Amino acid sequence: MLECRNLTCVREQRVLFKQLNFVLCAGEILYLEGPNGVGKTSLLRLLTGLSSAYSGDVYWQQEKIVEQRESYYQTLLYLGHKSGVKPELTALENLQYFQRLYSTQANADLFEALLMVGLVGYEYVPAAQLSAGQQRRIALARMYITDCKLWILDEPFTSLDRQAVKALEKRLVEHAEKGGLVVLTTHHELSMPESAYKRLILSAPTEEELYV
Ligand SMILES: Nc1ncnc2c1ncn2[C@@H]1O[C@H](COP(=O)(O)OP(=O)(O)OP(=O)(O)O)[C@@H](O)[C@H]1O
Repeated sequence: MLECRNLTCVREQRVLFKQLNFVLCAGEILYLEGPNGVGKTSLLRLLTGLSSAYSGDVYWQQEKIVEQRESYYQTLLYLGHKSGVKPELTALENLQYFQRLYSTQANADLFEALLMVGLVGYEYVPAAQLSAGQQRRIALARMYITDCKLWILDEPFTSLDRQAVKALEKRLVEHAEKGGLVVLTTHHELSMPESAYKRLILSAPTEEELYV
């Protein structure tokens, strides 16, 4: 279970959001919505522990993430704006690199993962020579080999064509059906049934809430 308790985020003395609370249980997808600059990426970074809240805490399995960083990171797959793909490595080498650094399925089949994201024929091509969408697909192939329970995804659909978006949505639902948790932000309207996810809409603070 992932939980935010009274989370307040301040950047450059401006409040982005105040006293935010939510709970996400096993098997749930949270779709974080809001206009540009409202604080979606900032919230995701708080959930990953990459940045700190002004006040409030993030809990994983009832314990503050700051008090269990090592085990939390073993359970977390984070895909940020920058996909973390190494341009000098091939598609396959990128997955091998990921496999060495992070928690992956014991029988992970890297070729199968590349097949699932439509990169057959590009296994041995350096990422630098691939298109933006293909590089994004390398990053997304991690979702087919990871055994992390919690996925935090910042704009995962960026640069993807319609078919890849559909496949990715299907993957998110499969993960949730197996008891995984997903938090994602996107400006793309999800096509999965509304019953498949929860929405959290971030809105700009009022005039009185703007400063701490
Ligand atoms: N490290 C930082 N230092 C100063 N300001 C920051 C920092 N990170 C974010 N901000 C500011 O916080 C606000 C929210 O940024 P954030 O990236 O969280 O928005 P967002 O909702 O994800 O936007 P978008 O939809 O455009 O991706 C912006 O005004 C941004 O300039």
